[in-house]
Amino acid sequence: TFSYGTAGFRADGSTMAPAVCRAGIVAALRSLKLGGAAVGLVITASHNPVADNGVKIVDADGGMMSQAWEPFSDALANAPTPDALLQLVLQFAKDEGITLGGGHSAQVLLARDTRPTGEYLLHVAVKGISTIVGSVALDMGILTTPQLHWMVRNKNRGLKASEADYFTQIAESFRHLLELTPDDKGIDDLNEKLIVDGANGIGGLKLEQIKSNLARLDILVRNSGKEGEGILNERCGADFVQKEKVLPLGFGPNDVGVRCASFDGDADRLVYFHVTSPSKTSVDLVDGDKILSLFVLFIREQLDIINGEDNKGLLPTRFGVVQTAYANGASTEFLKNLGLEVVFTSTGVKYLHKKALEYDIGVYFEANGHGTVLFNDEFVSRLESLTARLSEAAGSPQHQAASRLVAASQLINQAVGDAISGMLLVEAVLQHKRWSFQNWCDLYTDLPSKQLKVKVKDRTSIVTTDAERKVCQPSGLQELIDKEVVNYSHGRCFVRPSGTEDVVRVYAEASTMEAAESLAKSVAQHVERILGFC
Ligand SMILES: CC(=O)N[C@H]1[C@@H](OP(=O)(O)O)O[C@H](CO)[C@@H](O)[C@@H]1O
Ligand SMILES: [Mg+2]
Repeated sequence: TFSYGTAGFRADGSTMAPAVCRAGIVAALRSLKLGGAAVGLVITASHNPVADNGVKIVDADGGMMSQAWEPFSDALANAPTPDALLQLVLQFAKDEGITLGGGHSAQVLLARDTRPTGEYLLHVAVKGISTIVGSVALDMGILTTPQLHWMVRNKNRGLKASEADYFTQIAESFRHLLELTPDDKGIDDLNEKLIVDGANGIGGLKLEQIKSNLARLDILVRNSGKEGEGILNERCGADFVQKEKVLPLGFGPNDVGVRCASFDGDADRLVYFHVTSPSKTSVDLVDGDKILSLFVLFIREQLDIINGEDNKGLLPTRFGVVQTAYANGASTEFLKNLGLEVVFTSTGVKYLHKKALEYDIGVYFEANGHGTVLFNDEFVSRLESLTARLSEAAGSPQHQAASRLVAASQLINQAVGDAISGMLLVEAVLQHKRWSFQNWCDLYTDLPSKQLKVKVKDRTSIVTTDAERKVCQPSGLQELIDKEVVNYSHGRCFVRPSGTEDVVRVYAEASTMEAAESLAKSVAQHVERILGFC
């Protein structure tokens, strides 16, 4: 049974064809529903093993497909016979007021990552799309997931939308941000060297293409995705580094002291790390929460310059931060101590992104490194006209701060989290602040945390509430978790069914690693006992 889950359908690549074909049908119908606007379809299984594959649909605004269409997508993917499938399509088209074979023609942009099953599945998706009369499928090639999201968004806004345009936009806005680095902070003494773990996926290949155009950065790509360098996501990549907190393959004692970044297989996640000592494989990790915190400090600084600390100046701004229950408790405390509005959503970018859109500037990140900074359209108009007004006083602190925000809004992907453009914003902010990796790391100390996966008979029997921080079913489980948590200093623990794997995830946090592990283990045992281990 396929379920659209946290980020589309995923399974062993060799079993994905039916779901991919049907996702093609959904994508074409979605485009028709939106008056023929371009929608996207990406073939990827992100950080999952190379044998897996998946498919997800990008909505016309460049974000995730409307959640309202997920039940139909599930039903279609699981339709048992061709006739049942046809009936579902006809009924759904009728319910949604979609005219088949009439007025508009559907337009679907496709892309895939580097997985071996990708090319075949892309053809299958095209077949699905072409079942809807008059639809057009445009293969954009092998891309990072965020590149395709960016293209769909730009195309529907009548903006330049090719891959070359994407590269030009991020390289130029990055250069512009660096030019706006305050002079009074002296000449650049930040280490220009950056080593990037490309997870043997598409992100490394794209970075190789663009790196020579990136000012003031000396980038070395490892696990680059080139033939023979290694296996996609195997002991490398952002998910591996963030979860295991050890060096990815290809990194070692010679890298001590160098700033390192890691992408996941489709380059929509980003984490940073440092090799701690020549004799150890452990890393100092900067995860999504700390990337978020760095961005927040940078944006706050610019807003304070423009508005004064009471936010009553030239550009009153609703500034918000969105996290999930997986955010380290120390990061949330840090952000709240800055006086920021921090809100929580369920796991999955589709929830975080939607919430972040409610602000003038909304920053969201999952701890695993997926996130971005969203600048609301109306706010960008106000910001641009302010920048134009202030240009008579070009070079004034306020003009510079406003220009930095404009450049940041052009650099960081407005459609979805993007490892490449996110990394460039990190690099620009570190330059701006003249911060070493260590300064960044020392912002706050993460509480030790542990994640476990529990295989159970039916993970969907767990129902959660309060942004997944509390279990409401099966009854009694939350009380057992609460009883465990009170035994631990700084203890926090929650469980939820994964939306991408057939497991229940257990997350625990406490003041020591041993305590976090013990809390996670005790709660995992309760889950196994109540739900039935399998
Ligand atoms: C704990 C964790 O990292 N969960 C990930 C994972 O979702 P699950 O629903 O937990 O399987 O994959 C999602 C898609 O990549 C990502 O958005 C999410 O953060
Ligand atoms: Mg990914």
